[in-house]
Amino acid sequence: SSLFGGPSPPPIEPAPPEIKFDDSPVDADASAKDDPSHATNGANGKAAAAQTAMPPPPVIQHTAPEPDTSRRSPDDDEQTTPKASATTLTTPVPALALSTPEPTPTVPQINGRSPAAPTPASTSSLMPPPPRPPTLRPPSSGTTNTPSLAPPRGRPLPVPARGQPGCSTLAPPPTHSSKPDKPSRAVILTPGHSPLDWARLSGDPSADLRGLPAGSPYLRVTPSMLKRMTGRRGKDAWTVLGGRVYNMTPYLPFHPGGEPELLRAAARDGTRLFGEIHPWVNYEGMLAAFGTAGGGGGAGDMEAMD
Ligand code: HEM
Repeated sequence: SSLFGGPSPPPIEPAPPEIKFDDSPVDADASAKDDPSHATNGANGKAAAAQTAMPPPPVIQHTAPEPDTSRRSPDDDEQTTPKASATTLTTPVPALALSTPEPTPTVPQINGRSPAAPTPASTSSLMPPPPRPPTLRPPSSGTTNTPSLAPPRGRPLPVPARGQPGCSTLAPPPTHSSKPDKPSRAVILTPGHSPLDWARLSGDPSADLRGLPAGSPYLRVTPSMLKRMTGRRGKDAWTVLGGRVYNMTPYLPFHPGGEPELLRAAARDGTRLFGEIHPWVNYEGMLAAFGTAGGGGGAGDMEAMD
């Protein structure tokens, strides 16, 4: 009762007017019987639908019922509605149907029932805002309400035994923790020649660091050729590491041990020297990009015989 106010009972009545329209459909039924093809024309189709369901013709209801409700609401007479409706349909249909939204001030009952949306005042009075849900409270005081985030109170969760001696997973094994205790022989590299700079340079595929014409294949290096590549007097510095010849010349300013140290292995097999000082250094990875054509970064394979 609070929603519809005093005139609430009338809205229930408008349903009977639908039954009234059934009388008019009877005429439509006759026309529909005349027209066997109901699906071809829209109007005929509507008439056919009215045939199948005599009491509630849907299409006719839209046009007619609104005027009926306008009249019915003031009358509020249920018993008279069924028979008198046929006459009421014809007269009021055009005028009242078009003006249904406008007469809202004159006839409040109609407005409240069918087009309740257009009048905000009526809606506000009918539909008060819902109460704010209590669950939206800030979680500051809700510590008791959020037990899932807190650790369980009873038993402590099983924790891996990290605090025990010898079980630390963060520290590396003692055998791999540091380099051998030897005095550093590293030199101060000139700007732009850091290991990172070398990695950037050697990673550039456009750089041909072999000192050979671009696209040239690997060389078969003889011992006599190797001996001439001392890195002095304008010659390149070649060395042999693991049976392969590498042109160390581009790497000279990048060598952390210094150029003189690196040149100790020039023009000869440097495998033993290299292994004595830094066996952990991956020379293949560092020198592989010396050149593009043929790859490998070296001058070529070492020829066993001259
Ligand atoms: C072309 C091959 C070589 C490459 C790619 C190379 C690369 C390196 C690298 C990366 C380091 C730094 C290592 C580190 O800090 O842990 C280094 C240091 C060093 N290299 Fe080489 N090296 C080469 C050949 C040689 C040769 C043949 C010698 C000796 C004759 C040598 C002597 C040294 C020395 C003395 C250090 C300084 C070690 C230190 O930090 O105390 N290197 N080299």
